[in-house]
Amino acid sequence: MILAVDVGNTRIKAAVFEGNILVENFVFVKNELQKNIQNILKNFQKVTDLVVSSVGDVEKQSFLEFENDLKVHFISHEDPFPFINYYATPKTLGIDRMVLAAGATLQFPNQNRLVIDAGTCVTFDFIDENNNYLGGAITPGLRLRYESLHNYTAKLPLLTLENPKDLIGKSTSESIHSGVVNGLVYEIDGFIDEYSARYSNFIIILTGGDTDFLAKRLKNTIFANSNFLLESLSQTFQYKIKND
Ligand SMILES: Nc1ncnc2c1ncn2[C@@H]1O[C@H](COP(=O)(O)OP(=O)(O)O)[C@@H](O)[C@H]1O
Ligand SMILES: CC(C)(COP(=O)(O)O)[C@@H](O)C(=O)NCCC(=O)O
Ligand SMILES: [K+]
Repeated sequence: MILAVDVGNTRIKAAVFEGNILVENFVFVKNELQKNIQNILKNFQKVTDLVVSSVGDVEKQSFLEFENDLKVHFISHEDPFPFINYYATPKTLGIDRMVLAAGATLQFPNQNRLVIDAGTCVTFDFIDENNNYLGGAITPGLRLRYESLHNYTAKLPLLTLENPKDLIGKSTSESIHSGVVNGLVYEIDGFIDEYSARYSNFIIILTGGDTDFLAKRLKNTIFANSNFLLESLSQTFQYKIKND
């Protein structure tokens, strides 16, 4: 069994895998990392490997503490990946985006793939049918949009995610909800439309903390799976073992 851990900029997501099957998953905050991992390992004593992908600021040492009990692996740019990386700055490409691209390449062979990860940031990653990773886009995520409106103005309140009543906001809060939610939805649909103009056929995978909220609001058909990064992490690790 492996324990896959994805450290994002907002939260830590983890899942126990038996082969390719996700047995159980967990979400927690950074300062509860060790306690949560300890608990998971107590409940799943057959875990032999801890596989970490991190873009957040968690110390490696927090994971290395578990080295006496199991093998600890940090997925890095030096690992083998199942695509050719055409990013101009491959060393600065987020390891989460590389893992997502690996998962998309392995799970959906021989087709163009667009992965959208709606987390702290919303990232777009495109891998063509010949397994060329071409790049994508980075834009603020839903919560970040609400927070930036509040943090960088004098008058705007900090609101939490809510379904906009209408396109036309009739108050400050309705305007913010319409701007943030409708804005991101139109943005994602707009990106998908532009990709469609360039590529006739591609699968779209939506993942991240805002998957469920966004999935039902997009006009385009997407494959929504909030565990896609963790599943991809487990597959990236298996690919690494086979190809290292
Ligand atoms: N309990 C929660 N705490 C924080 N964000 C949440 C929570 N539930 C849903 N979200 C949404 O998840 C998004 C962050 O997604 P997540 O996948 O956790 O990010 P990251 O991978 O960057 O850590 C936020 O935009 C927020 O709207
Ligand atoms: C863009 C990101 C901040 C997204 O992080 P997340 O929203 O998943 O927490 C992360 O992938 C990252 O730090 N990327 C480095 C820059 C790049 O990918 O080019
Ligand atoms: K993201």
